[in-house]
Amino acid sequence: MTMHRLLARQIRQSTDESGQVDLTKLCELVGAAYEEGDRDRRRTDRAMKLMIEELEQTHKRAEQDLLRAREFLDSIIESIPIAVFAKDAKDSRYVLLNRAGEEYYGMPREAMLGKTPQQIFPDHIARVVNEQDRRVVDSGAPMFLEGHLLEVGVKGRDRLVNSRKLLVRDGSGAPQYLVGVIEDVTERITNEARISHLAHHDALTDLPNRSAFNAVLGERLERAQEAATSFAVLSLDLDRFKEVNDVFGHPVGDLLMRAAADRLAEEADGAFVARIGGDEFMILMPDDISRDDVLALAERLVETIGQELEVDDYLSHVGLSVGIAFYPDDGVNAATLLANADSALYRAKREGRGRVRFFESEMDQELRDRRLLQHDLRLALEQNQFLVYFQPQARVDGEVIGFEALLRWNHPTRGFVPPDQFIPLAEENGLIVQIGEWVLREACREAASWPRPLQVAVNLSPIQFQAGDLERSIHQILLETGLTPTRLEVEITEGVLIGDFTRALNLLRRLKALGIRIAMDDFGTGYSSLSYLQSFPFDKIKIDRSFISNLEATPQSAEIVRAVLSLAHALRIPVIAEGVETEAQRAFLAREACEEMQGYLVGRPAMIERYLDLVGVTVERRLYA
Ligand SMILES: Nc1nc2c(ncn2[C@@H]2O[C@H](COP(=O)(O)O[C@H]3[C@@H](O)[C@H](n4cnc5c(=O)[nH]c(N)nc54)O[C@@H]3COP(=O)(O)O)[C@@H](O)[C@H]2O)c(=O)[nH]1
Repeated sequence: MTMHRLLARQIRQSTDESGQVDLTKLCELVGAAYEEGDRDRRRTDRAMKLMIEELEQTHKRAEQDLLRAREFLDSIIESIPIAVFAKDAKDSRYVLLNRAGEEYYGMPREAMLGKTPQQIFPDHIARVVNEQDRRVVDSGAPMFLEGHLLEVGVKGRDRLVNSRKLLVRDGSGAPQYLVGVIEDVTERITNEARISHLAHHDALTDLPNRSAFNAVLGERLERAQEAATSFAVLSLDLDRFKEVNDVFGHPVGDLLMRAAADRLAEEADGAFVARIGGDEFMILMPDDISRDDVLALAERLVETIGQELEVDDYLSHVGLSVGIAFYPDDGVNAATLLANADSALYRAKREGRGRVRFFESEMDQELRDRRLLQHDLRLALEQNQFLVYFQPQARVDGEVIGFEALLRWNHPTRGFVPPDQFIPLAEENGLIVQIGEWVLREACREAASWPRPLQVAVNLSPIQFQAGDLERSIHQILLETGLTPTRLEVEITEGVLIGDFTRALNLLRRLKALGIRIAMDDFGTGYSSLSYLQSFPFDKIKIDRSFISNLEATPQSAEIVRAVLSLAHALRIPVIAEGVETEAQRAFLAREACEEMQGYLVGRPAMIERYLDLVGVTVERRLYA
C-alpha cells in the first residue's frame, strides 16, 4: 500500500507505544495540515495575481514606451527641415510624407499618401521618379544625387537639392519600402559661392583681387609655356587718386574708385582686370596679342580714365599710368613679369603720368640702381655725406633778407646726387625724418651764428608731419641752437595737408604759435593750393619756378603770376617768386609788386662760406670762430 509521506508521518505521530491510533489526534494533525495547505494555496493565488498584474503593467508600459518612441520619431521626422518620404517598394505608392515634404512638393500629404507618382506628378516627371525607384529596388543600392536642380515641387526650378533614396527590406529580405530624403541646399550653395567670390574679389569694386590675379597669371603662364604663345601683363596706377581721396574724403574716394574700375573693366574688352590694392590694377591680355593692339588698348584706358568723373555731385579728375611687360620676352615667370611691368609703370609715372610705357631692359637696371641708392642712403647720414647749401632770398630790389637751406648729398663715388632723386627715396623708406631733423639742426645752428638776424627757410617733407614728433624736435633744436623762432621759416608743400588734414593743420598752428613762420611752397602746381589758403594763415606764398621760367615764353604764365599776386595781395600774404634767373623776370615781378625773389639772379645754392659777407661774417671771424 502506498501512502502520502505526510499522512504516514501524521499516523506515526498519532500512534502510541501499544500501536493504538489516537483518531482525535490524527484528525487534528490532518486538519492542521489541510489548513496549512489552504494558506499556501491562498498565498500562491495572491502571488500569481500580483505577477499577472505586474506583467500586464510591464506590457502596458512597453506599449506606451513604444508609442512614445514612435511619436518621438514621428515628431522628429515631421519637424526636420528636410523632406522625408517612404513608398511601397512594389508600386511606389507613398506611405509617409513629412511636413517639409509637403512643402517641397507643394501639396498636403493627403493628396499624396496611397498614390503612385503617375497619379501625382506630370507624366515626364513621374517617368523619371519611377525609373529612379526601379533602379534602387532592382539594384538594392542607394541613390544619391548632389546639387541637382529641383525637378518637382512648387519652389521653382531655381532650387538646388541633394536627394537620397534607399531600399528597406522586410524580415524575409524582400523589398518593402523605399525611403527618401530631399534637402534644399540652394542657400548653402549660394553662400559657399558668395564666400568663394569674396575670397577672390575686391569688396569695393567687385573686380578679381590680387590672389585671383596671381592664380590666373599662374594658369596663363603654364598654358603659354605648353602652347608657346605670348601674352601681355599691364600694371596700372591711378594718378592723383590719393589727393582726391584726401581732399574729398573716403566715401567720395570709394565712389570714384568704383567708377574708375567700371570704366577700366568696360574698356578692357574682355581682358582679365584685377584690382590688386590701393589704386593699383593689373590686366592680363589675351594670347598672341600684338604690341600695337596692347598699346591701343592701354591708350584707350588712359583716355577713358582721364575723362572727368562725376561722383556724388563732385567732378573729379584722375589719370592713369600704364606699364606693360610681355611673356616671354620680358619674363618667363610671374615674379619677373610683374616686376618688369611695375618698372615700366614706374617709368610712365616718372615721365609725367598719364602715360603708357613698355618694359625695356634698361628699366631693370634703373630699378636695381634705385635699390642700390636706397642702400647707400642709409649709410649717408652716419658717414657725414650730407651738406647744407644756402641760397639767398631777397626783396625784389635786391636786398638779401634770408636764405633757404637746401640739402645736398655728396656721395663718395657718385658725386653730388640731385635732391630730386634721393629725397623721394628717403621719403619712401622714412629716412627723411632723421635727415630732415639733421637739416633743421644744421640750418638753425648756422643761422644762429650769423651776426645779421636774417631768416632761414627749411623745407619740411610731408613724411616729417606724419611720423616722429616734429613739434618736439623743432622746439628742442631751437633751444639747442638758440635761434629765435621768428627767424625760422618752414616751407611746406600741399602734400603736408593731404592725408590727415586736421592733424597737420593743428601741428602747423602750434608751430606758428611758437613764432615760426610758415610758407606755402610750389604754389600753383598742386591740386588744391587755393583751398589750403583758406584753411591756414600762411606767412608767405612761394610761386613755383615753372611759372617764372616761362614768364617770357608763355603769356599764360605771366597771367597766372599776376593772378597769384593779386590773390595774395588781397589776402595780405607776401609772395616770394622762385627761380628768378633774369633781370627781365625780376623787372616783371617788381612791376607786379611781388615782394620777394629767389633764384640764380640773386645767388645759387652754395656752401655758406660763399655768402659770409651777406650774413655779416668776415672771413677772419669765420676762421677763428
Ligand atoms: N624735404 C626737403 N626737401 C628738400 C630739402 N632740400 C631740398 N629739397 C627739395 O628738393 C627739391 C630740389 O631741390 P634743389 O635741387 O635744391 O633745387 C632748389 C634750387 O636749387 C632750385 N633753384 C633755385 N633757384 C633756381 C633758379 O634760378 N633756377 C633753377 N633752375 N633752379 C633754381 O629750386 C629748388 C628750390 O626748391 P624749393 O624748395 O621749392 O624752393 C626741391 O623741391 C626742394 O624743396 C630738404 O632739406 N628737405
